[in-house]
Amino acid sequence: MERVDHLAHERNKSEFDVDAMKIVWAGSPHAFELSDRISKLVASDPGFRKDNRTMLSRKDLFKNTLRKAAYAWKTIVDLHLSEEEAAKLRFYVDEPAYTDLHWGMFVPAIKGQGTDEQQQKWLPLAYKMQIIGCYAQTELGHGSNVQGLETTATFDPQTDEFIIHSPTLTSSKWWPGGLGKVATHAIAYARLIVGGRDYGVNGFIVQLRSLEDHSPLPGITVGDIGMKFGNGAYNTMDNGVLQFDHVRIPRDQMLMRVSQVTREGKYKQSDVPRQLVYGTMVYVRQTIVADASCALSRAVCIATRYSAVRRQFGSQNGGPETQVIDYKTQQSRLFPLLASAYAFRFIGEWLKWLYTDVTQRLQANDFSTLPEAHACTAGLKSLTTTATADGIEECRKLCGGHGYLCSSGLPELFAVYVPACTYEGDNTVLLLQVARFLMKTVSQLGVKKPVGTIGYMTRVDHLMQCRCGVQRAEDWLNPSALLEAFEARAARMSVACAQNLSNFDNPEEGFAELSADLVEAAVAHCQLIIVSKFIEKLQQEIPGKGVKQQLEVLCNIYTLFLLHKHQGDFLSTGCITPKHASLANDQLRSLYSQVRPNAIALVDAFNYTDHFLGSILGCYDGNVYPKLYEAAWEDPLNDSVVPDGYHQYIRPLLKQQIRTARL
Ligand SMILES: CCCCCCCCCCCCCCCCCCCCCCCC(=O)SCCNC(=O)CCNC(=O)[C@H](O)C(C)(C)COP(=O)(O)OP(=O)(O)OC[C@H]1O[C@@H](n2cnc3c(N)ncnc32)[C@H](O)[C@@H]1OP(=O)(O)O
Ligand SMILES: Cc1cc2nc3c(=O)[nH]c(=O)nc-3n(C[C@H](O)[C@H](O)[C@H](O)COP(=O)(O)OP(=O)(O)OC[C@H]3O[C@@H](n4cnc5c(N)ncnc54)[C@H](O)[C@@H]3O)c2cc1C
Repeated sequence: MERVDHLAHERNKSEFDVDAMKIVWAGSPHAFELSDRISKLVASDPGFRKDNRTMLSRKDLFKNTLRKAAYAWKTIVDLHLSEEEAAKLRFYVDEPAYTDLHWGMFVPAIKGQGTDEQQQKWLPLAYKMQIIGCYAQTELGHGSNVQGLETTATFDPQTDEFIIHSPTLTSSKWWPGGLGKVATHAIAYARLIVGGRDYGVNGFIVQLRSLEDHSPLPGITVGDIGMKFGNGAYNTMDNGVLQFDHVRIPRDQMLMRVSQVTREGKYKQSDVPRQLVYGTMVYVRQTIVADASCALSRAVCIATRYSAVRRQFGSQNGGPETQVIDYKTQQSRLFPLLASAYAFRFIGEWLKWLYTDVTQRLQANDFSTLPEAHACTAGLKSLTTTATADGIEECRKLCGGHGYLCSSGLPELFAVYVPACTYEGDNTVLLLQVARFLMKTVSQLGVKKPVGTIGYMTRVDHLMQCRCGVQRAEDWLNPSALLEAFEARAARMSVACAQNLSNFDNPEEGFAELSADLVEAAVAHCQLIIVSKFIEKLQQEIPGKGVKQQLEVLCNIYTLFLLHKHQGDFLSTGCITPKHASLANDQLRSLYSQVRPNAIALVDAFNYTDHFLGSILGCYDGNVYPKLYEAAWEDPLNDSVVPDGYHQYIRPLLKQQIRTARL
């Protein structure tokens, strides 16, 4: 049967070269080719089917995930996939699994915190998956406060071992992914106790399960922590609980790059900063930022395609009704999310660059950029995951009632994504880290020159008193006007917090009292980073007919949308006047009209297969209604016309003798 493209008329309207945009989105022609090839490989392989996930019981779901992970690994080995290709395969398989923690945290923790000898011993085993690792940091009683962890690792000089112990219920490890049912090993974070002295938290490699029969080793109690939010969703992951009862491990299983314990029981600190113990978190936060654009773009692709298919009201003379995408309200909710997806894509690319740069510096013992890298990864992780989780939910609402069906793909996408606001650092806690960095920067102005993303603070005197020069709505398209408004807002909010803090005798008390304002200042700073990196991206040459123009429109939408949403900040700090805010809004409306004919092509540029999208509402050909209708009949509830339980619960009700006269 010939396939009809119900969105063809939309695709014909587009004013730019979609294939060129696909390459911009992917990052390079090489990245595009690789991503395209692997996505098709996964989509065409029935072994990676995922449309039944929300219907399965937890046990069946989990077993199916184990099968898929093993099949993925076999595919990787059989096809000799490179690391880059394997990572893409994992991405398109689209199912959280223990392998994420093995590759995404266990391996990086050994690389970042292990000595050369430790890496040589453990990495080959991990690379071949002859051991499977997890990252066991969080406990029942403490997650955010890493210094508050209670698990102990006490050095026994007699046997040259550490004794790993959970002294209280609250010290039970709680949450680590892959721990519950799969991991054979963990990087367990514990307080290092040597000679009766507590040297703070450090990582230890601990074997948990037998490599022969998978049973827990003596002294280990381990299991899954139970069902989580949503059907399917993150329940493919075995987040676990773990207690240690005086478990002994050899001394050389303490990760010793940052600090060491000698055979004689002497504690030694390396030249590297202690904060490198937190290095794995910096790495993962960076990957989470890169992932945000994937999750958001996916939801936006579904909502945009469906908004072009869906019609409500407005029929003239019996003609077709209005496509809901043509309603200005729909546009003002949807297009900023489309723009955010692109903005997050580029900030993810930039952050990857920053992370690579700081890693190279650390290897050369240059630790100068570590505080900025920590602030950027923490702040951008917080900002992008909050906006993405909110954005997915908004996309669900943009799809009306059908968005609530699992077959829209949006409920599961939200349920899988929303814990990103909590894991790898609660988003508020992370913004407070950014705020500390900002307050430190302000307090050192005149002593230490701010550089990098905080470089705008060198012009703080100007930014504290500059006035917005916008006179007409089009003036808001000038990148300098936009940048200056965002810089002035961020600088003024930070300086105001610093001034308020100086009124407190005890700085920590002041920080706690002003923490809500500090979080807002941190948000302003992080939004500035995203805006400035988007603008920088557009200063590069970007090939392809109309591609750069579309990106300029999206950059302006992203920036003016933020200005509109946070106009309270801009107005109260005196960066703009109500007139400027009103002109920004006029300009935003005009930008929505410009993006409208290109909307479908802009989401096509993500190059997502129908398999990956997993959404009837977002299918490429827009043939939504027949597919929804067919899918309904496939629900197990429709296996029989009369439901199970009819004879037990419905029939007696219908046949009951009503004895009460009044009834
Ligand atoms: C299908 C199968 C396919 C198969 C194979 C395929 C293979 C292919 C590859 C696949 C790849 C897969 C990739 C997947 C990616 C991974 C997915 C992960 C999924 C999510 C898992 C989630 C895991 C977790 O959640 S782990 C636990 C995370 N926990 C936290 O984040 C805790 C948050 N708390 C903290 O970070 C800290 O405690 C903090 C910062 C809040 C406070 O710490 P502390 O009290 O010690 O600090 P302060 O006193 O405030 O500060 C001291 C000082 O240190 C600075 N600082 C703090 N943190 C850092 C840091 N991280 N780095 C640098 N510096 C730091 C801080 O700024 C202070 O500095 P000063 O200068 O002294 O002010
Ligand atoms: C799906 C999932 C997977 C996970 N995977 C892993 C894993 O593999 N390994 C692992 O070790 N951990 C894992 N975690 C744990 C995760 O890292 C922690 O849950 C996270 O760091 C948040 O810590 P918490 O739970 O202690 O939150 P809490 O800190 O208890 O947060 C509760 C509330 O208190 C607020 N709050 C806390 N401290 C402050 C403060 N100083 N100032 C102001 N407000 C504050 C927070 O903003 C939040 O609103 C996972 C968690 C989830 C949900």
